[in-house]
Amino acid sequence: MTSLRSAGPSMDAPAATDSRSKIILEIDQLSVDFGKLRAVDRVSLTVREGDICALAGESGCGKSTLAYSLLGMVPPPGVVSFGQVRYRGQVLTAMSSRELDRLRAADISMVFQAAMNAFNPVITIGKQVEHVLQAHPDSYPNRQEGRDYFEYLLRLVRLDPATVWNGYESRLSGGMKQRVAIALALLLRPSVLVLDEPTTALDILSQRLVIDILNDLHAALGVTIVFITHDLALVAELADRVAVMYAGRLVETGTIDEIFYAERRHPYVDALIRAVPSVTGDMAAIKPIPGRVPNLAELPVGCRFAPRCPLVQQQCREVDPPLLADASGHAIACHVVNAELAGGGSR
Ligand SMILES: Nc1ncnc2c1ncn2[C@@H]1O[C@H](COP(=O)(O)OP(=O)(O)OP(=O)(O)O)[C@@H](O)[C@H]1O
Repeated sequence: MTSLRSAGPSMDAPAATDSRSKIILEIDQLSVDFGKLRAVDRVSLTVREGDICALAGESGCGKSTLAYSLLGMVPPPGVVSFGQVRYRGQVLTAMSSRELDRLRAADISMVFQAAMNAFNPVITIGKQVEHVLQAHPDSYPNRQEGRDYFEYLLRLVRLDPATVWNGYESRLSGGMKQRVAIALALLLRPSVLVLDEPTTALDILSQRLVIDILNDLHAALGVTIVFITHDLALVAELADRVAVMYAGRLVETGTIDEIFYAERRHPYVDALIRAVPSVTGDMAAIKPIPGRVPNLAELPVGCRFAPRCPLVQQQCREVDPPLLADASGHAIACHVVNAELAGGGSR
């Protein structure tokens, strides 16, 4: 029998018994609304220093909106309607735009989904780096140290510094631009790097390279990485923790082992894993998830996954399931799975 408790912002093991690193980001009951549409609904999640954390789920489930809120950058007309995001204990959702600018320069940096289109085509990459250094004169004792650090980053992302520095973005392939964008995002030595779909627009070889590079950067710099993806194969390769979202809600969170190798998991997560060829390894075993993600403006009563769920029971169509965590912090929002676990099922 597994003892389950309500999963609050600190879903990890209690601090007194916890030898893991400090919490760096804390998302506490966060809701983000676009008019009447709630894109993120009371999501709580913690990220610890040095973690590689994946935010996973199908398109439209709220991953990007959640990631933007980590930088205080929810796009208008979106508003944080409830809850907080804290960075090292400071309430980021209450910061002024000046404080947020400072935070985004020095602490939390983001590589956007279309990062490879974000360069200015008429000036060299080196000039663009100079502009960043000029805009943040306090980041390095002198400009040369900033240039040297960028050169070091380019080597880490396996690019030739001289070619990149003097080149224009039109001379770089999509994969190279993505790697330059990652190096640029790390230029001011942030503690947290957020990446939106870091491999989506790339061919398979460039995807492999980006995964290896992110692992290298994590090892060399100790940077905390949060990345968004719909690709569970990428989650398995890169992350050590994962939070799976469905229709604006967090449905399961835990370590890779807890989610990929547990006997019981959320039926949506189970379906996502079965839908990915490189995770199952067997093309014949791939099962697309029937049905569609609900329209966030017309959500079903009860569990949002109920209309697509193979385990659905009457209770699921009436009551929204709470996210319940076991002692290690592995949390699931499913009436059926949690009743089994609480009643003696194993995890
Ligand atoms: N600027 C916006 N204005 C209005 N609605 C928005 C805006 N941005 C996002 N939304 C809505 O919020 C919901 C969540 O979108 P979001 O982009 O966060 O999901 P996602 O999981 O990241 O999807 P994708 O992988 O397709 O980007 C969607 O219903 C979307 O239509």
